[in-house]
Amino acid sequence: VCISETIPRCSVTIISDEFTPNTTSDVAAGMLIPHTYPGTPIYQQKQWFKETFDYLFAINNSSEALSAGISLVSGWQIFKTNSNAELPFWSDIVLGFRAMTEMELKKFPQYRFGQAFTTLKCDCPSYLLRLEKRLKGNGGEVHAKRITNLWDLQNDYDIVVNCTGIGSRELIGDLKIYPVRGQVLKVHAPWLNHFIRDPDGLSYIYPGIHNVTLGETREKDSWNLSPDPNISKDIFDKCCALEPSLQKAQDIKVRVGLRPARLAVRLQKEILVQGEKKLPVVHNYGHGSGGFSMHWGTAKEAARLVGECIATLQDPLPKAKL
Ligand SMILES: Cc1cc2nc3c(=O)[nH]c(=O)nc-3n(C[C@H](O)[C@H](O)[C@H](O)COP(=O)(O)OP(=O)(O)OC[C@H]3O[C@@H](n4cnc5c(N)ncnc54)[C@H](O)[C@@H]3O)c2cc1C
Ligand SMILES: O=C(O)CCC(=O)C(=O)O
Repeated sequence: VCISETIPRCSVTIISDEFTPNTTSDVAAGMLIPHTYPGTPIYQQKQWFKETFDYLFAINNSSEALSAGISLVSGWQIFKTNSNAELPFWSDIVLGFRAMTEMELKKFPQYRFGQAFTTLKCDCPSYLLRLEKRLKGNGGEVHAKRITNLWDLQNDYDIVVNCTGIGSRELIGDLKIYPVRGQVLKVHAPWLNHFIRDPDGLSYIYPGIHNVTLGETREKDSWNLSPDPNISKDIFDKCCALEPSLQKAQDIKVRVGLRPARLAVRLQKEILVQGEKKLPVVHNYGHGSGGFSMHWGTAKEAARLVGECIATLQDPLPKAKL
């Protein structure tokens, strides 16, 4: 969508073996709370987050907020000791970031310290559908197909943009990307409107427009997409301990996704060469636990790299095909 809007002379085709509601992005809680990529400079992460936050905040302030699934949500990040509660790099981008008051902390008797703020949340399937509609509205095409070799695209497209997430491990053999399995529950509890996040206890409660996401697990190198009932019970019990009214939650659904983890997001141009043939590729994958938090910022950078590829195509076509 970002490429089709910033470089209108490109024709864009999305090729993917799975679409919403069957992607990792559909499982995500969709909270704009970044995780740090140790291999990406902080100033860069801050810029991607700010661009994403500003973009979604504008949607939230429009009549499209509901259909796009974008809501503002206020709440608390809580800690049992002060020692892990550093000021995050994104504290001046979310709204009203501050230490919790003693009165607020009374809601969580086991916790000593906390941070209160307001951020944005995506209802991911609604948001993904909106993106697909916008792409098609801009003349883009969507094809369902598994790609096993990027060279298979060379005859039909001038530039390939690789956004295959964890699929990049197999597709391009990037062994630096690995799965971090996450199991969450999506429940109906419409009376909840504050989020609660205990990062050390791996628990979160994230109310959105259509459901509340309860989490979480982080299992490095696990490719298992089957839900584990014991984990579901553990998540539910931990979340009820934080928010006892959840005992009355209904319509509990379990979802599992594989976070595409990497030391750094790979946002880079690469020119593949096979004899006389060249294939410009722009990689944009490895967003780990922060794909929603960073998506628009990283998309803007990918679109800029596509612009550079177009400029270096030997015989620029009147309309480049991606
Ligand atoms: C439980 C959980 C909770 C999360 N919560 C949050 C959150 O609150 N906030 C946040 O910012 N992030 C969150 N994340 C992280 C976020 O979900 C990911 O960073 C994001 O979804 C990655 O998006 P992606 O488009 O790179 O990958 P995907 O959503 O996996 O999309 C990749 C696409 O590429 C396709 N594909 C892959 N390989 C091929 C191939 N060979 N041929 C054709 N198509 C292919 C796939 O079918 C898929 O459609 C969460 C993740 C999990 C698992
Ligand atoms: O970490 C969070 O609190 C947001 C959810 C998330 O990013 C995840 O589960 O990967």
